[in-house]
Amino acid sequence: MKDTSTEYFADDLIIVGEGMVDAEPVTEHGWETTLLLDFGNAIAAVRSKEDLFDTVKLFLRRLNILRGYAIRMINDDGKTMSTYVHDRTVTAPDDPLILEVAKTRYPIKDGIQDRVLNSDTPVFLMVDEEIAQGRDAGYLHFWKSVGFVKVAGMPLQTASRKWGILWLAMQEINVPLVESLCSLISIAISNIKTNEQILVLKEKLEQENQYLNEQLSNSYSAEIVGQHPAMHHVYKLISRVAGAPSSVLILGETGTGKELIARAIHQASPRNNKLMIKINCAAMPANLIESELFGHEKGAFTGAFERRIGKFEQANNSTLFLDEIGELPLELQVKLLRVIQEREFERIGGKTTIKVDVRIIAATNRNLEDEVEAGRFRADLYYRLNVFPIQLPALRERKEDLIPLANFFISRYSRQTGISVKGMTAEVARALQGYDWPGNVRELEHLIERSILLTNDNTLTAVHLPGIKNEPSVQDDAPPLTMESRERYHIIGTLKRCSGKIGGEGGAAEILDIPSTTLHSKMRRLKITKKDYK
Ligand SMILES: Nc1ncnc2c1ncn2[C@@H]1O[C@H](COP(=O)(O)OP(=O)(O)OP(=O)(O)O)[C@@H](O)[C@H]1O
Repeated sequence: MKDTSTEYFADDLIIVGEGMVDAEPVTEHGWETTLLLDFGNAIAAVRSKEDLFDTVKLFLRRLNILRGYAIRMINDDGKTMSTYVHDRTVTAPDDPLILEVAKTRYPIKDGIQDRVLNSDTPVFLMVDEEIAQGRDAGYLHFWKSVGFVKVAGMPLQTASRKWGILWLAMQEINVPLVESLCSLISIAISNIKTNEQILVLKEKLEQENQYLNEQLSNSYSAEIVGQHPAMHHVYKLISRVAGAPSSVLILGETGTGKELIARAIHQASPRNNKLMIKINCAAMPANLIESELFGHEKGAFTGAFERRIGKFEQANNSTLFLDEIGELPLELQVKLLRVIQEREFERIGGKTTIKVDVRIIAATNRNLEDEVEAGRFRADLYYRLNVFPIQLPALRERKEDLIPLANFFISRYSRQTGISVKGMTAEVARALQGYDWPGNVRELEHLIERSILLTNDNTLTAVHLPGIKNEPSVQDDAPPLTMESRERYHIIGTLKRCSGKIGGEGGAAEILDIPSTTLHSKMRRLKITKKDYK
């Protein structure tokens, strides 16, 4: 028996068709509260339209004598509404009328939907009356065809906006209860929409990321110049090892391209969706490298004001490039060996063991076997790292690559500086071929960069090689380059060629034939800092 006297029901009872089962007696607040609590819990877990459909289906069916329901949402155009979720039990799922209603965008201002949206309380409709008044919306006809006589529409809204309408066809309606359900559904819809936006953004970011990665990997392979058989052998080794997690040891003189090859391996590996992390083992004292590699906890030592995440943690699921591994202090070699073997470590001052999946690529210009023999490098670490060695040839051993490399750098620096240089004279090419290139590709790169800055022509007519007196000459129609900027370029170029060494044998001061104190004061005056030549 239904209890129509109860305060929980509105005066307007909605009678929808015949043959209805009577409502469950609602005599206590308890039933309502339980339903609301259950619904609230279920709705909190709703993340998608499908979840909402399942939850609404489950709970609305617990309402008394429900004939049918639908949620219609305001479309992005702000002018029309479409079915979002609807009761699929009202007709056969392939009923042409329900399919039509489900896909049609009905104008909001049809005298029905706008009426509900502008109301804060449920709006009750007599279907026949609406049709008799000339309202012609397809959904009205659908309601009539399935025998809905009266329906109630409730606005779905959160503080920030109106979302749509919940339509209910039921025999009786408990207004406060349904209003509470509407509030919960509105929150769920707002969450779903936010979630959808996040997913769209995430997908967009992933696509951009993939695009950037492709660009990066293409740019790395496009950046390696070399057709000498020794370089082809290197390419073959890269393609063999890239896909595996094995450690790689890249050997070669300074400036032969060890870092470039490390990046190419990383880019060709499945870890290429994360950045390769690099650490230069020669650049810092032992205690700093330890903290760089493993990180430290706050207060681990004097000056450790904050917790710091080390390179190993940063490189989790990626590649850690240990440059100049031959310079790593012995005490740290033991710790490195442990991480490579056990894939775990602790931050300095930390008690928790951190597990990582890091692929190691190490590089050195030292002969590690000699270092092991001399007791400066641990044999066990050497064997661990030497799983897959790649030896890079010195530039002097692949002279046929010299001119293609020089042309590659000419076009790179011509582009970067905006100084149009197309190539070099035969004389310059001969000079390049005749030189021994102790600084390898890096030395060639710096030489070309400097020569481009000094040239007045669109062809390189002169290069300054150590021991060869053929400074580029300044022509009468030279572009307006001041003495000061010429001097600056010249000093930076020389410093680059000396790998930043200022004084002493082979230093920039010696090559420029001035005392190193003079060079220092010139550098101060011309505001030349390390970042200009390193
Ligand atoms: N085959 C190559 N093609 C194009 N550029 C190259 C090639 N080899 C090296 N380079 C360039 O030469 C410069 C030095 O290369 P890289 O830093 O990789 O050398 P390295 O062997 O790691 O040097 P170091 O031992 O001093 O750390 C970089 O600018 C790099 O791009």
